Amino acid sequence: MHPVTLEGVTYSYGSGELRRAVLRDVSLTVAEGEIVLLTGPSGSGKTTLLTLIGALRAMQQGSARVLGRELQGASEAARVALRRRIGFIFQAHNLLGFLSARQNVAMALETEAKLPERQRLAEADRMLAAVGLAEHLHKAPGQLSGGQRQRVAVARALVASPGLVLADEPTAALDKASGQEVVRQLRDLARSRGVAILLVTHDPRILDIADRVVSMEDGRIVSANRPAEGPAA
Ligand SMILES: Nc1ncnc2c1ncn2[C@@H]1O[C@H](COP(=O)(O)OP(=O)(O)OP(=O)(O)O)[C@@H](O)[C@H]1O
Repeated sequence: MHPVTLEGVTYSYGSGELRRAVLRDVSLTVAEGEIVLLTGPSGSGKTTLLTLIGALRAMQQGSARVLGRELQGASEAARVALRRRIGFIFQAHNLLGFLSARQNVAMALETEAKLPERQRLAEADRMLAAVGLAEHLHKAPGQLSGGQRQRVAVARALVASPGLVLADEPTAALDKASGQEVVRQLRDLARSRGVAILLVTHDPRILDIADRVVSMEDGRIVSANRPAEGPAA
């Protein structure tokens, strides 16, 4: 079964005369280990779709099966449980400034089965080494570059072995080289673990890293293609 299967998802904000559909009949699947980039003009509904899949808001119409769970009609408790199995990465990395890199990553393991702190920190260190930050375990986010901070966010999203990673504009604040490096690392780690990634981006510089690029316009999916021909990324 695919980590994400959406069928006929329609979603509106507002009520009465102000009610407006921002997603219209969206169907989409993301396979295990696949990285799908979601792109499209501002306001086309990308973030709304990501928050529905992430169980951060309740469904209205349609069906969304995420990591084996149907979200249509799911209780708040079921959504909270599902969120724990998803890794989230945001534009503003959302790291805690007063914690070190390893403490920020280890935090993602706190909701998991009661691992002793030593073990959580050891797993955080392993994950940080995998994103090339073995030398920076004890630094606070403020002592790291933008790209390094986002790599900490990647480590944090992956450390609890999620089945799915959802990322919203993770490279927006980065220069080209660091943006590509962050997404490449995310892709390689996810692929080797069979984790699916859905990544919202305006950043044309990272499109060739995807297995598939899905474009949205006005709440609909208008195309879903392999990225432009070129050297395999
Ligand atoms: N909480 C909300 N209440 C009302 N309208 C909203 C809300 N959130 C988003 N919208 C509207 O829904 C539409 C889709 O927004 P969404 O953020 O999903 O688009 P997006 O494609 O992610 O845009 P961007 O690329 O600018 O982040 C926009 O017109 C936005 O103004």
